[in-house]
This record gives sequence, structure tokens and C-alpha cells, in this order.
Amino acid sequence: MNDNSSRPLRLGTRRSKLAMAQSGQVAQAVQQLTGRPVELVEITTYGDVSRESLAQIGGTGVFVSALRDALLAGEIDFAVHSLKDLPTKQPEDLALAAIPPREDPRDVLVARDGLTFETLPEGSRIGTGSPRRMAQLNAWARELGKEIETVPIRGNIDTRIGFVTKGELDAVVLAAAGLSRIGRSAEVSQFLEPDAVLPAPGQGALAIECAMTNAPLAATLAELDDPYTRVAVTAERSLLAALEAGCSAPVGALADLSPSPDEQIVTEMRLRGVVGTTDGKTLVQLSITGPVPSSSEEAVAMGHELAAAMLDKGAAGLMGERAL
Ligand SMILES: NCc1[nH]cc(CCC(=O)O)c1CC(=O)O
Repeated sequence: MNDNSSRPLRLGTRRSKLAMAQSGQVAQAVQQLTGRPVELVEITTYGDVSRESLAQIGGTGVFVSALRDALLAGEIDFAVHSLKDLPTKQPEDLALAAIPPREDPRDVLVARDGLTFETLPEGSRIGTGSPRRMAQLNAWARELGKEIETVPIRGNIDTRIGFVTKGELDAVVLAAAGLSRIGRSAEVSQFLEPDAVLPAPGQGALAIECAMTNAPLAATLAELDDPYTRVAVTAERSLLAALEAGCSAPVGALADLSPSPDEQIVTEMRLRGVVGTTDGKTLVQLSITGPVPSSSEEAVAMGHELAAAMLDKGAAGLMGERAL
């Protein structure tokens, strides 16, 4: 592939269980693709060591900057991120070389006694540090005429599920994809349908990044790319960018394709978006449907079109809000 193609490829990863699981999967795929061994290089990011809330320390970008520094310094060859943790603006010197097929994008409820959102009793305490989840859960509770309390929490998946198993909270909300990657899907009490809770832009998808200067590696990694996932998450992220949201802003988005990619002839893409106040009193929720974008530019345009419609409906006034 290039001059020193005999040495193992170095894959930089955070050391959380989730990051190790997703890096491990990609490492295997790349090993198969290239015939070269892939070694994991563990890197600690500021988001892993800080106890502050994500909103305070500047959003989810805190998980990626150390990996990106290592890429640019040539200490690692490529990195795997949860796409939803990537800031919407892609640095010019880094290639988003592949976005593999997305997993289930939905959020899930992990509740005590297998309760669902509908059967949780009045006054239930639900843990989430995400303003997006708070806004939609509180709006849903209002619709059901039920009083709930959203409790800001942080921590890795095990820690968050621990709040429920230790009896400190009635439920927590997590991403289905994260649970599935660490083998804890059995603990899901309810999959939250996007009609009630739209996931974060890019949720359930991975991003494989390498230095722009390493063109041969970028070309190899591109074989892991799924074009349908790419247009869907590109539209979702361009909506987020156009709403000028920081990564901790309460924006949900999901693009789905119909018929589904498994059925071969995909004709349409629907892009849904939501932004709201964390108390759920005000939500701006809209969707648009169009032909499946045939380029990144078309996907971006679709995100911008939905953003403009949402801004028209008052989304701008809701963007300033931060967690708590
Ligand atoms: N914010 C942390 C984070 N980043 C990616 C995932 C899950 C995996 C994914 O969405 O791809 C999670 C955990 C969660 O939100 O429950």
C-alpha cells in the first residue's frame, strides 16, 4: 500500500468499553481488507478524565480532539469515532475515509422492572445528560399528562445503567447502538420510536478517519463506506450545522430511506428534525421528503432546507439553551 506496508496499522482508540468494542470491530474489518495486522493504540481524551458536564466542557468534541492530534502527529494511522461525537465541521487535513453501515439509530429506555415510558409511574426519575433527550422526554410526558423528572447524569454506559440497577433512578436513556456494541442489548426495556424521540444526528454510525496526506490508506478504508449511511448522516449533520448548534444543543435528526437499502431500489429519503427546550414545553418538529441524494452536496442541501424551515418556525430561539 505504501512504503512501510509491512508494519501493523495503528488504530487509535479511546479506552472506554464502547470505544474498544467499536474499534475492535473495525480493526478486524481492516485486517481482512488489507491483510495487514492492526494494533490498537489507547489514547485518553479530555472527555474521559473530566468530571464536568459535556455542556460545560464544550460538547462532545472533547472525545475526539486527542485522537485527531495523534493522527496529525503520525502516532496513529487511523481512528474510529462514534459519528455523533464528531463536530459537524470536518478539519481539512483529516479525511472522513469511511462511514460503515449504520446500526439501529434509536434511543432506548433501560428501566427498573422492565417498565416502559408509558408504564413508568408518576414522578419517575429518568437519567440523561443530553438536552436533546430531556426536551423530547419531557414533551412526551406532557403529552401523556404525566409528571416525570429528568436527572442530568454522565458516565460510561455501565455507570449509567448502574443508576437503575442500584435503585437511584427509575430509568436511563441510552443509544441502542452503544448497548448492542458492548453486548448489553438484553437490558433494553423499550426501544424509543423516532416519532417520540429523534436520535442525535449520526447516532448509530461510526466514522473512520485518517490523515488527508495518507491517500492510499484513505482509499483502502473507503471500501468500508456505506453510501446510504453516508448520505443519511450527511443530511442529519448538515441540519445540525445549519441550526448552528453546539454538540450539546437539543437537536435530534434522523434520515430514513424508503424502501430500505435491503430492498435494493431505494427511491426516497425522509429527513426529520427536532429542537426544543429541555422542559419540553416548546418543540419545533418538522420533516421533509425528497429523492435520495446522489451526492454529499445534495444531502447537505436537504439538511439546509429542513433547517431553514425549522428556523422559520422559531427554532432559532431554542438553540441558545444548554443543559440544566
Ligand atoms: N455520547 C456518548 C455516546 N457516543 C456514542 C454513543 C452510542 C453509540 C452511537 O450512537 O453510535 C454514546 C452513548 C449513548 O449516547 O448512549
